Amino acid sequence: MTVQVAVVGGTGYGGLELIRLLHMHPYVELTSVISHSESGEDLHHIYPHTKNVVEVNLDEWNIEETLEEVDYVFFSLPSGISQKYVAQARELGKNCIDLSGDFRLKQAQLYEDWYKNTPANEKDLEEAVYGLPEKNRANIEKSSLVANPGCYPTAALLGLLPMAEIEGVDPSSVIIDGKTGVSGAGKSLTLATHFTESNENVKPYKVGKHQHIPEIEQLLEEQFAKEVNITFTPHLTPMTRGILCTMYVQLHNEVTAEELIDHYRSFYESDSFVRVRDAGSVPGTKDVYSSNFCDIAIDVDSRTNRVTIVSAIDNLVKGASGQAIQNLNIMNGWDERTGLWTLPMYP
Ligand SMILES: NC(=O)C1=CN([C@@H]2O[C@H](COP(=O)(O)OP(=O)(O)OC[C@H]3O[C@@H](n4cnc5c(N)ncnc54)[C@H](OP(=O)(O)O)[C@@H]3O)[C@@H](O)[C@H]2O)C=CC1
Ligand SMILES: CC(=O)N[C@@H](CCC(=O)OP(=O)(O)O)C(=O)O
Repeated sequence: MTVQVAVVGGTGYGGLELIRLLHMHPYVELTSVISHSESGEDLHHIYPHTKNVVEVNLDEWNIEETLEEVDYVFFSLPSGISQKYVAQARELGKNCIDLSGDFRLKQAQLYEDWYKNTPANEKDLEEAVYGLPEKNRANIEKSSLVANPGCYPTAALLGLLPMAEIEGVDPSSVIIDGKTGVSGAGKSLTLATHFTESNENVKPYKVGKHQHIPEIEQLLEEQFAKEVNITFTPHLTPMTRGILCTMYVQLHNEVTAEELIDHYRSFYESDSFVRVRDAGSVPGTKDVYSSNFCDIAIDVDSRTNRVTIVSAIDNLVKGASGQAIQNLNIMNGWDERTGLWTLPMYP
C-alpha cells in the first residue's frame, strides 16, 4: 500500500510544508528531496527544526537516478521553471503533482499574457487536471498530472462555486477582496516582503493584474457555463500564514442567508475539508491555521440584495501542500483525509 514519493524544490516554503505533512502520512515513503540550491546538504543544516524527526540528505536533480524508485513527484518550484522538470519526469512515466501556475490555465495565450512566460508543452497542458478536489475529484482520480490550484483561487472558488446553482446570480458581479500572509510570496526576500515594509501595514498589490484572475475566471466559466469577468484585489497583511477572501455577489432573486447556508452544506456534503458556518458566525485565518480546512461564512444584505461570502484557508496547506497531498490521496483511492486530518493550531 505504500508509495514512494519525491519532493522537488525541497528548501522552499511549499517544499518544506510538503515534507512536514508527508512525514505524518501513513502510506508514503519520502524517498528523495531534491534541491537545486542545497544538494548534498542535510536538511537540518538548513532547517534545524527538522533534526531527529526528518533526516534527509538533499539530492540533486538527476532524473534517471534520483527518481528511479519513485512513483509520485511533487514539484514546488517557481512558475515558468516547473514545466521543464515536470516534462522530464513525465517522459519517465512518473505521476506528477505541480504546485506552480504552469499547468492551471488551459489556454496557452492566457498563461503568456498573465505570467509573462512561455507556456508548457501542449500535450502536458492538455493532460493536466485542475486539482481542486471539491470540483474535480473524478478527473483527479484518473490523472497522472495534477495542476494544484493557486492559493487565492482555492479560497475564492470554494466560496463561489455553489452560487452557480442559485437562480439569477451573475458571476460577473463578483468582487473578491483577498488578504494573504507573507509566506504566500515564498522564501526569497523582496522589498514588499521586507519586515519594515510589511509589518504594521496592509497593502494592495498587483491591482487588476494578478495572475490568479484568469484562473478564477476559467473555473467560474466552467461552473456557470458562461463568460465571466471578475474583480479581484489581493492585499499583503502582516501575518505569516493565511488567506482570507471576502467576496460580494449581486442577487436578482430574494434568497435568505439560511437558505444559502443550507444549499452550501448540501453542496459540500461529501467534502470533509469544507466547513460552512452557522448564520452570524464568520471565520478568521486562525480558525484554519496549519490545517487543510476551508471555512466559509455566508450572509445576505437585504438592503442591497448582495451576498457576502467569507472564505478562510491556510495558504501553505489547503492553498498548496495540503491540497497537493489531498490530490495524492485521491489518485491512490485512499481516504482524502489520510495524513491531513488534524486540528488547526490554535490560538
Ligand atoms: N507559498 C505559497 O503560499 C504558495 C505557493 N504556490 C506555488 O508553489 C511554488 C513554490 O512556492 P514557494 O515554496 O512558496 O516558493 P519558494 O520561493 O519558497 O521556493 C521555491 C523553491 O524552488 C527552487 N527554485 C527556485 N528557483 C529555481 C530555479 N531557477 N531552478 C530550480 N529550482 C528553483 C528553490 O528550492 P531548491 O533550491 O531547494 O530547489 C526554491 O526554494 C510556486 O510555484 C508558488 O507559486 C502555490 C500556492 C501557495
Ligand atoms: C504574497 C504573495 O506575493 N503571494 C503570491 C502567491 C502566488 C502564488 O503562490 O501563486 P502562483 O502559484 O499562481 O504563482 C502572489 O500573490 O503572487
